Amino acid sequence: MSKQTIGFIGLGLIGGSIAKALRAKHPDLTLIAYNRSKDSLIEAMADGTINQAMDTIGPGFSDCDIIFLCAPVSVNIRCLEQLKPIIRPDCILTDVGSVKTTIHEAVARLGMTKHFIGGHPMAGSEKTKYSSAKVHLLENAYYILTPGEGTTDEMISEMVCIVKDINAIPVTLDYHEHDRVTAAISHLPHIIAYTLVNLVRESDNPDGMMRMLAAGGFKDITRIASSSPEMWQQICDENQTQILNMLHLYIDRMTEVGEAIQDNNTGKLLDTFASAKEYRDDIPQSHAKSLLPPTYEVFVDLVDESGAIATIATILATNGISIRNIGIVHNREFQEGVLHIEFYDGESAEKATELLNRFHYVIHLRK
Ligand SMILES: NC(=O)C1=CN([C@@H]2O[C@H](COP(=O)(O)OP(=O)(O)OC[C@H]3O[C@@H](n4cnc5c(N)ncnc54)[C@H](O)[C@@H]3O)[C@@H](O)[C@H]2O)C=CC1
Ligand SMILES: O=C(O)C(=O)Cc1ccc(O)cc1
Repeated sequence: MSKQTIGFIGLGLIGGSIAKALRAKHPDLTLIAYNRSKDSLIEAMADGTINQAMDTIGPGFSDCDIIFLCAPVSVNIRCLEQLKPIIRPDCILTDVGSVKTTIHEAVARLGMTKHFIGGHPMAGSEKTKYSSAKVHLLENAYYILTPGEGTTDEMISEMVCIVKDINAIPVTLDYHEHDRVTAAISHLPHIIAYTLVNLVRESDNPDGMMRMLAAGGFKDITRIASSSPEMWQQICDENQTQILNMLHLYIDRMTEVGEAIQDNNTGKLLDTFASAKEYRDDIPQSHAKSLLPPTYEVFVDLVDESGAIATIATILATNGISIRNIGIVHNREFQEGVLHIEFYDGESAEKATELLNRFHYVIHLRK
């Protein structure tokens, strides 16, 4: 990477994770940050992720080669005005916000297009703050880049390089199309999750029976209702048109399903559920699989006794091998069900295979 000093405005889950990943890849970079709450800055100084904490968005940022805007989307837009008089003529400004059109429009209004390239990592979680940031959070995730009217090829190359450095997968997209796509696959699902949780909250009996019995399906589709209200309020504000389009289409679909249930329309219901199932079953578990070298995973036959998973986890942990993900899988490939263990890198996967072989576990290699 040709850039040496990188600034962050907003050092929470996403800003913190990018900073951690860059620090891990390039120990010599100078990373500086400003954040509304000081806790994040104190933590990031203490763990060595950033070199300097800023009190304001001021002249401290004028040495930056790149500045990442990593606050909630409307805040990112407001920061542009403060940055305009202080940034270097060749500074690249980029953001990680979930909405792209309004920030591109603000950049154009302020005459800053030669500085700006939009960005949006398509990964994260319902967690917030620097304390939840992880060096591997964006690994193998698509990272959308939205070049604007003034974005040069050099700026795109620089950002592609940075995205690859944090082990994410760069994809470029027109910013209007970005907002239409994310309204459907991210913004509407969050609104559905929030409103569904509220519906259950309001419908529950005084003993909280719904809350107590809420099981896998409900939890699967409402995990994201634990996301930051401030962040999602701003996303709705900034992507109003596209979200409303998708929301109205969705309300139409819900009305149709309601009518099919009312009319005992078996055919319509079966078609609705079957077409959704077919599309959903076809979405790869990890998008990255088709584009990247294989993920670092091992499949192990599980002995049918209590504590079997804990035993394997302990063997790996005591040998200093970190597990990224662990769980039993049942699919056509492994009819009987096996333990799937995912690691952060190839070296860990190899070490784990060797170790588990030594303990006489049967390891399956994926064909
Ligand atoms: N949470 C997620 O999974 C993803 C979020 N994003 C985008 O990333 C951005 C940041 O989100 P997260 O890191 O998840 O949220 P977060 O809440 O963890 O971090 C946001 C940070 O911005 C700081 N902040 C808020 N207002 C500020 C202000 N006025 N000045 C300076 N700092 C301020 C907060 O103190 C916090 O540290 C948002 O624009 C969001 O749309 C993008 C991809 C995934
Ligand atoms: O937690 C999840 O599953 C998410 O969907 C995280 C997320 C939130 C906002 C984004 O713009 C992108 C990803």
